[in-house]
Amino acid sequence: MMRTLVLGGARSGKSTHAEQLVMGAAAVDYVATSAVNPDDAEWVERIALHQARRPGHWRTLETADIASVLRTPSALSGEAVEPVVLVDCLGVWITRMMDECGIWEEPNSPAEPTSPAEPVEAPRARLQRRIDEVVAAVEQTRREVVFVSNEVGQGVVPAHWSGRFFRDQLGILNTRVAAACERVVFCTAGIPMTLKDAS
Ligand SMILES: Nc1nc2c(ncn2[C@@H]2O[C@H](COP(=O)(O)OP(=O)(O)OP(=O)(O)O)[C@@H](O)[C@H]2O)c(=O)[nH]1
Repeated sequence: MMRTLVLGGARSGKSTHAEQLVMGAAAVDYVATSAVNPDDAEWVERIALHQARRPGHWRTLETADIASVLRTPSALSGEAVEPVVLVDCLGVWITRMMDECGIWEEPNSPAEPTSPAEPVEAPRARLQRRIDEVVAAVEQTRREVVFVSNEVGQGVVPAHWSGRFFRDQLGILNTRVAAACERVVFCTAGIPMTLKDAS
């Protein structure tokens, strides 16, 4: 059993590298965490290109429920061969969770939580629970898995509160997932660099 995290910026080659890592596997469950907005033609086209380059025997699971996939060996497939899981990607997953948890309002004072009745606190707690659930599943999974995630936060500090919140949450999630993974790779300009190899 081997867990790998592949990090990188936009168009860094991280998805391609992750796909190469599992290319030899007899079965692959590709977990697409992005919700498709049919009105966003550019995103739809990106996804179509991804789908076209994937080998025909890979199965695509369109789901944000990463924890269930990691906790369910073979149950989804019923196949004799345990599929390797490829999760693409944690950055998009966090964005989707922020939407689903209703995190879009700037709190009055992020440093000083207001009363539990304040609407902003419940969404944050919900998001935290989902993040903790995924991290626990990563730590406990028996499946071979490759995670793709975005490395953000090396540019300017985002002007908007939600951008800074996203950046911080993803940085923390990447750190926690990296700690649980046997291997961590960072891609830049199409070049993968091994940051950790405890396999
Ligand atoms: N819903 C859905 N999303 C998909 C599918 N295939 C790929 N994606 C998404 O496509 C996104 C990655 O696409 P890109 O933006 O082209 O990759 P990138 O990370 O910018 O580029 P690289 O760093 O070079 O990999 C991920 O969020 C995937 O979840 C699919 O079949 N369905």
